[in-house]
Amino acid sequence: MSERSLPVDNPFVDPSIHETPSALQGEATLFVAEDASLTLGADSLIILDDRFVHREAANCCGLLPTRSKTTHSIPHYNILDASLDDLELTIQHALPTSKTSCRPSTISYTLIDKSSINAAKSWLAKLLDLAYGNSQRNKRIKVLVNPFGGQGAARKLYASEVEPLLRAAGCEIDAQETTHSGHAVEIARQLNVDAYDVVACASGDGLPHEVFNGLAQQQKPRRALRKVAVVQLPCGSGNAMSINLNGTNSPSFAALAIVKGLRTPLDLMAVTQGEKMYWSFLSQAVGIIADCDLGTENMRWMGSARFTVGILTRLLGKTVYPAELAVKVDIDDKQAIKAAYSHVRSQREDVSGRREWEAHQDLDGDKHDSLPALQYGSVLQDVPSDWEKASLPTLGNFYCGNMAYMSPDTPFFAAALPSDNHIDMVNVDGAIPRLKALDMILAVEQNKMFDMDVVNYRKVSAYRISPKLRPGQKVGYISIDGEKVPFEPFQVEIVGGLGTVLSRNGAVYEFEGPK
Ligand SMILES: Nc1ncnc2c1ncn2[C@@H]1O[C@H](COP(=O)(O)OP(=O)(O)OP(=O)(O)O)[C@@H](O)[C@H]1O
Repeated sequence: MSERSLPVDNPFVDPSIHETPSALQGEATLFVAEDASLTLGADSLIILDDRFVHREAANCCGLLPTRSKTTHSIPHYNILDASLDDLELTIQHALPTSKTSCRPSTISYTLIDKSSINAAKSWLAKLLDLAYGNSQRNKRIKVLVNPFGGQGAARKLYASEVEPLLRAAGCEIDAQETTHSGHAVEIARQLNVDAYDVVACASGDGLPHEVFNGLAQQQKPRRALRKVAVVQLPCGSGNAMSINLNGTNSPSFAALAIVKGLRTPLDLMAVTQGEKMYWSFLSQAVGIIADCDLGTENMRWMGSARFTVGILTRLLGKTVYPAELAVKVDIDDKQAIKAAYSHVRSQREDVSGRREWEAHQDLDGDKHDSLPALQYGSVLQDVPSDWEKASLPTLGNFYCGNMAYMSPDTPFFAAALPSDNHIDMVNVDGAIPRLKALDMILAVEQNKMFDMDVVNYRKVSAYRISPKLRPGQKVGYISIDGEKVPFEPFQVEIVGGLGTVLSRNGAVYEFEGPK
């Protein structure tokens, strides 16, 4: 993905208000020296300091937005922490150093004299209120670093891009490297959920998948999943979680988004396959996507082009992936899906204001301890009689998702919402004309795929798919949250708001939705 919009605006403040809030009039400005003042604006901290004139040359490539030679502003969103130690006032903030990176930076002033200490204390409290809005300060974070994530880059990215920002924000950090596949499941299963607010995965999407599953194996799983927010510090090769929730693939901007993140319920999808049961937070793929993701290992030398080449050769060859499908359909009309999406989006501001409070409610008490019983049982039971059944001998792409972006620039599930209690299901026939198939690839990036007549887009609450090998096919692939699972029938059902994440706006993904 080309780097998405930088989070330099303040998501906590109504953008229609451009004046200093009236409650702060008169108290909004703190004089910190004879020639310097700090003013709380509606969306940023404004620093008026004659000494900036002389410092101009040292202003880190002009990256501090400048109003005049003596005035600088820092978005409240970028303020990490602020403190007063005797007369010494210190403000930590995230300073963008490029479109893809920011680093902590410090501003400090010595107050004129002791008489201004009380005013400074209440001014600092207001600054932190504006900086954090409904977000929790000084989060206690269990960090898990996958040393092999992102082809080995995760460890270095975490140390250089992420940790300094978390520390500058006063977060409590307990970092640990995973030593083997499945280690994050074990850590999350045993985690003392009262000691942490967040589990942050410096990894791709594989570790968050494991953490959700580990929390679901705690003795009080529902409480664990509600208490601890699972987040991603994008350091892997697939970073869909961060792109969707925070609009960025950059580890440092994601760290800032987590510092400022709002607790957001996330639907989880219960998967049963054979005797196994586990949780998926992102996607399930059968057909061309799974085949290109998992069946092109022999083309790894091509790098990221491997996926595109894989898709093109299969589309041009009209490759099909036969399957039997049974679905509990909720909404199958595209206009109705758009209307439902717009409704949630329009309520976004109400919702994001309430989330923090709601998410902390009812953490204790028996009814929140255990996982809800699955409504539709497992793949080993009969398919419920009211599900729609179809035989799909020429299925091309079967893809189900819970988030909009599946990778940078591919908002495959335009109408996906974090907690609407639906799985977004897309299926496309493999026998459609080649030109249409190629159009579809381009349409994904331009957010035009949703409306294409060859694309069957539905909101569903459960389904079962039984994939078959086509004549001559030796190996079949199924991908769940990007990881390979056995090529066997599986059943999925949605469990509304079971998981908790942090997101930038507390209500919807960082995507415009279906056009
Ligand atoms: N120390 C380790 N050694 C080997 N595997 C590990 C280790 N720690 C975690 N893993 C596994 O690595 C897998 C992929 O992790 P992750 O998604 O974080 O990285 P990634 O760079 O996106 O990787 P991939 O491209 O393989 O999906 C996870 O399923 C996890 O089980």
